[in-house]
Amino acid sequence: MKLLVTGGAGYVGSVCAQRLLECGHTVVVVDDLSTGNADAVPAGAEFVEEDVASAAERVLGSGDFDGVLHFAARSLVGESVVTPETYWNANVVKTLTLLEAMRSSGTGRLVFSSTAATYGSPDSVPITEDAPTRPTNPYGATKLAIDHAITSYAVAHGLAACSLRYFNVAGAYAGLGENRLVETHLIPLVLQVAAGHRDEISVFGTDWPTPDGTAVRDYIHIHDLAEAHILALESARPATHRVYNLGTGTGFSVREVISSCERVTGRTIATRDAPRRAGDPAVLVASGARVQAELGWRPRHTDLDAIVADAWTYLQSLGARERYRGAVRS
Ligand SMILES: NC(=O)c1ccc[n+]([C@@H]2O[C@H](COP(=O)([O-])OP(=O)(O)OC[C@H]3O[C@@H](n4cnc5c(N)ncnc54)[C@H](O)[C@@H]3O)[C@@H](O)[C@H]2O)c1
Ligand SMILES: O=c1ccn([C@@H]2O[C@H](COP(=O)(O)OP(=O)(O)O[C@H]3O[C@H](CO)[C@H](O)[C@H](O)[C@H]3O)[C@@H](O)[C@H]2O)c(=O)[nH]1
Repeated sequence: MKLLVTGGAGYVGSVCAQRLLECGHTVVVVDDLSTGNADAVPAGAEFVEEDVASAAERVLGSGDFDGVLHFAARSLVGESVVTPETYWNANVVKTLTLLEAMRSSGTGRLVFSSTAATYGSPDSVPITEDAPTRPTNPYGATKLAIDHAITSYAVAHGLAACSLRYFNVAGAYAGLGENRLVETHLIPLVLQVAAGHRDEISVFGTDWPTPDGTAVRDYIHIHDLAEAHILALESARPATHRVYNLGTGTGFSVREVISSCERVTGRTIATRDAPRRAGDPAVLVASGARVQAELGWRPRHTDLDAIVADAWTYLQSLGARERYRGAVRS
């Protein structure tokens, strides 16, 4: 297939673009590099450095694209609480522009990066796709709004669409991983402490209703996530919008993640107990029942230490290649 990958210079988009190329697809990446890195765009992909909203109509206008994988977004929960207007514009308005460009060009397939944040604080775990969607922050609300828009495009205009609700993505693949200028995600931050780039890791909340008092998340390996995108793309059916949760079904607490990072790196990691972070739920763990039944997908990388080890190898390779973008000892 000929595919547009928006956000293909970012963490998830670059790995998915790489896997799509390995599967023989033709890939055009559109990315404005607002958070991504030009050198993460896989060799073999055509790269258009531009905002998705301004590029969509022109790029798709040739009419010979089979589908879009839409990763481009703002995705920091805390930032979305402080500047929601940025999130409604960047995520919702620009995605509506993309959907219109798909409609006018007759581009039929869409795989969309949705999120566990659409569910908010769940009543029970593991979370199924039928769980109530009550986002606790504007980021989750914008992603949920797009999910609703996609459903109506599928019904009215025949779009073949799939929303993938990722839980916490981690690890690296093919020399591609998390390398953000502003990093907020737990595993890369903890590993930056291990690498000596930061002094300590803050533990946001030690009084959650969990076994050790710290928040629990479901960490999914980026390679497993990319495989789910390929299955979702290939199985998309016209006039149908499917929604799948993507996780491993197992949760790990913040302290368990830090312990894993200590085992993998062989280094002691300094921690500091801190207040809860605004917008955070206590526990997010995915049910994989639907995606396994309908797409035949199941995670293959379920060992947390192995996921962390891939992220650690990647971080060390950045140092060697002097490509590391994060803060040092901040
Ligand atoms: N990383 C996770 O754990 C996680 C979890 C759930 C959902 N997601 C979703 O997955 C997607 C990718 O996340 P990521 O972690 O790779 O983030 P990222 O910031 O690494 O990648 C996003 C990419 O999109 C680009 N971009 C942003 N706005 C753009 C615009 N208007 N036009 C063109 N390019 C634009 C950025 O430059 C960047 O390269 C996002 O939609 C995010 O909401 C991520
Ligand atoms: O310095 C830190 C950073 C994070 N955490 C904690 O570690 C856990 C994981 O935090 P991340 O920031 O790594 O990930 P989130 O769970 O907040 O969010 C991720 O998963 C969500 C869905 O579950 C969204 O999709 C979002 O885009 C994605 O970043 C949370 O309890 C958070 O409070 C800390 O204790 N200290």
